[in-house]
Amino acid sequence: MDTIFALATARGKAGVAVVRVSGPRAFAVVEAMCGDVPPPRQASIRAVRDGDRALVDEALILVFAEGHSFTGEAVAEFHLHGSPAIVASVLRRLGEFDGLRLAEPGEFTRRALENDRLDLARVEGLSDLIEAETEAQRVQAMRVFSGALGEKVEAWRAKLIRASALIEATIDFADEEVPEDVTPEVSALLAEVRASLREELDGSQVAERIRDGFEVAIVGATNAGKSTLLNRLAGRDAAITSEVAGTTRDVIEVRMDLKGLPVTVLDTAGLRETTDVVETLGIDRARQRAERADLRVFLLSAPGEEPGLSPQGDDIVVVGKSDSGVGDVSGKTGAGVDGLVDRITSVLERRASGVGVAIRDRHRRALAEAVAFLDGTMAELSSGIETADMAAERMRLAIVALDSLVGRVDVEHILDEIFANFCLGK
Ligand SMILES: Nc1nc2c(c(=O)[nH]1)N(C=O)[C@@H](CNc1ccc(C(=O)N[C@@H](CCC(=O)O)C(=O)O)cc1)CN2
Ligand SMILES: Nc1nc2c(ncn2[C@@H]2O[C@H](COP(=O)(O)OP(=O)(O)OP(=O)(O)O)[C@@H](O)[C@H]2O)c(=O)[nH]1
Repeated sequence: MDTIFALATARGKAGVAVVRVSGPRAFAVVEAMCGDVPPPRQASIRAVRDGDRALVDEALILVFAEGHSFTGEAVAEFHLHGSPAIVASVLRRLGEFDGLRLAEPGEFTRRALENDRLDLARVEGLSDLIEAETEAQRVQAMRVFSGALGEKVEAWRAKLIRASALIEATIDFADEEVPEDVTPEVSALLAEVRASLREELDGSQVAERIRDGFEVAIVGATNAGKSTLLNRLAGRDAAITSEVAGTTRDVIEVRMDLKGLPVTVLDTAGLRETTDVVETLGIDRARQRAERADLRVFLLSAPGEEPGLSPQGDDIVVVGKSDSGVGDVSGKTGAGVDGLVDRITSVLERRASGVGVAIRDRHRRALAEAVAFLDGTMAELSSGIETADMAAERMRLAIVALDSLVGRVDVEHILDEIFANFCLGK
């Protein structure tokens, strides 16, 4: 096994930079560069020297013994002064050792997975955690990284294994005395798990929104002040504004953090009848994007104006340019904009509640597959004892689908567990 190394902190100048080394040669490298290996888990100041014994840095060295580190391998960390030259020098020196090479992206985490320090879902949570830019994204990723999906899978599989065992018992006793009818208990277990899976599936749409951002479209007539409002929300000049009606032609997207929620606000072409070909294309696109968005903010020039697209559900309707007449908001002065942000975020927060731990398409597919196999199980069960083995097989496939969520894929130990937990007494 190669020993891998990489800069663990961001590139560039910084107070401190951490270079991480993981693998069998990690301690030997510290010994060669620092003279000795400090006690594990105890940050220790050492002179770091290059191949000619010249001083590279005075650094904090932190080592973790094999089996007691993030990757599960022996790990050494060099907490260096955050100078690009020091980092370059240490990386160059590390590359000179036999058996050492630069890590590939994600390779430390891959080793943690291979060494069973993390399951697949936790790895996904970790990746989202590092990507998280807003508070809602951090909270969601942290839930998954903490192993919440793995815990759910455990609970589901325990119930399904109990149900499997009951069905297996029915099969085994089928030609002997009439077995106790286990169908009601099996059905109850299946229904419980199915409902819980459905709940997760329902929440997964929103979870994906939290990951990728909600879309909020500003729509309204030309010159209503949509671009000005977008710029006010973004806190910068993202869109061109002008007194010329029909200024915005294409859809302008600005990602922002609205009270912890990741939101992409869309500024769209003003809706009006026009003979301008390019503007007409822009208006078509505006309608399409606005209809697909999670929420629309209709910005009217005057109360009662027909915006040329119908507000639906939670859509917000406000009158603009409140500084120069009757209105709710002014993109120009910022009046009413905090209130508008509150209205937007309260709608999105309401939708974001009830989100579970299935946060990726992969999770959704696995859950949907499991639901389908459970439905198959129920169908086989309802056609009687003759198809009990078919039912058991469907249920095994449902468990395999759920196990794929955490990366557990072999079937043998499912059988082991059935026999460990359920004595058939035969
Ligand atoms: N300097 C530094 N900070 C870091 C990390 C790191 O690798 N290095 N992490 C990296 O992502 C995170 C912390 N994650 C870690 C997870 C497990 C272990 C670890 O050594 N686990 C051992 C020992 C547990 C114990 O005895 O307390 C184990 O699980 O056996 C270390 C860091 C965030 N901060
Ligand atoms: N008094 C006042 N004028 C505003 C306000 N918002 C925008 N305006 C002005 O109204 C004109 C149109 O503003 P835009 O933000 O470009 O309007 P738009 O809705 O994006 O327009 P289109 O791109 O044509 O659809 C500009 O002259 C702005 O300066 C406001 O809150 N108050």
